[in-house]
Amino acid sequence: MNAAAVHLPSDHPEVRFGKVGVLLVNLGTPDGTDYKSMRRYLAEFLTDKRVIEWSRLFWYPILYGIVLNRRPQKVGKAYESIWNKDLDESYLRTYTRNQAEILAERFKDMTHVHVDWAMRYGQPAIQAKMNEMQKAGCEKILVFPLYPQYAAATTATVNDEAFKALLKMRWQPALRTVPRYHDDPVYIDALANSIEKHLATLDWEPELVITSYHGIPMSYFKKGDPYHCQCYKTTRLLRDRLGWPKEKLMVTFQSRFGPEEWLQPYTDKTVEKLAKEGTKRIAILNPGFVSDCLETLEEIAEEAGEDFLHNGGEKFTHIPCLNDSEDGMRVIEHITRQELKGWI
Ligand SMILES: C=CC1=C(C)c2cc3[nH]c(cc4nc(cc5[nH]c(cc1n2)c(C)c5CCC(=O)O)C(CCC(=O)O)=C4C)c(C)c3C=C
Ligand SMILES: [Fe+2]
Ligand SMILES: [Fe+2]
Repeated sequence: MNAAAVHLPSDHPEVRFGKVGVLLVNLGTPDGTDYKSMRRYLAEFLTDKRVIEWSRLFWYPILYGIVLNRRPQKVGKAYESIWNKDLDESYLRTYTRNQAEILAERFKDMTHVHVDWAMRYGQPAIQAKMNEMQKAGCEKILVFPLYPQYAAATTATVNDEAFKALLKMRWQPALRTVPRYHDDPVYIDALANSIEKHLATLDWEPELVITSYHGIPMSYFKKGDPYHCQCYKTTRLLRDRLGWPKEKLMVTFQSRFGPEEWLQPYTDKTVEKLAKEGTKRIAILNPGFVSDCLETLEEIAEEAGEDFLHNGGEKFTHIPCLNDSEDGMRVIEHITRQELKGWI
């Protein structure tokens, strides 16, 4: 039957439908390590109210007067030391793209499932990817913020941005967001495997292993952010899975920013104290980071390692994040399938 016969206008627009989108989202990354790229990235990041909760009246003069003049240069240098030179991009970008490509391959039999990736800050932007998915016919979209432990500064800001994209859409897709998965047995098992595999490559054994999580200001915790408890639970379950005593696996918090008190114990201070008090061999892993990035490769693998050795430690190793490894992809695929139930 032609359009005229059912009284459809002959210029009826093409509207695609019937697909399900999966959007993996990580934090973000600058386009380059130069001053301009770093400044653009940090400006977008540090004007996010979910990240810096201070009043704009107080924060913007500090941000535009001091932070954005000095920090881009300093952080740009740090990025240079961990840049993926082969692809001229950060590893966070490389791993996030790889994760999406591998996940897409695992859904290749379901041709109606469309997998893609985005960054909360920088490119590719969440809103652009959501628009692309909607135009491609995704009536349902699962947004997957790649953070095992929920924090308003990370998970919520990704979700905010995804929901913002719907504001301008005529035919809005249904939206689901992946919740925290800090205690998921597949995630805990993948972390345990990564530790066991890494330690088996060493000719020494650490006296203790530190699980170092990105910190948040104490004030965010006091307002009810569940992040702290979820970090501790991940480590407790990991310890149970490994069959280790309490003292062998500890929790610390890294990457403080600004003058406020953040969650304690601090990673840098703990590493220094351990070395000074006579601990000779440690390992650090970052269970809260799905992919290696500045905060794991530079702050932990480079800086914390140097601090430990400089203060009397003898052996240090950084256990890589799950990244696009088989263990890591098992977690991403498992969580995706679990959250897509009823949709595929
Ligand atoms: C008040 C500021 C910040 C909060 C709160 C915060 C929470 C938070 N961040 C991550 C994960 C990452 N953060 C990364 C870099 C980074 N974080 C902040 C500030 C806060 N983070 C800044 C200013 C920066 C940029 C670098 C710097 O200037 O020091 C990254 C790395 C990104 C990369 O490209 O490599 C990640 C990942 C979590 C999980 C979290 C709360 C739980
Ligand atoms: Fe951060
Ligand atoms: Fe807690």
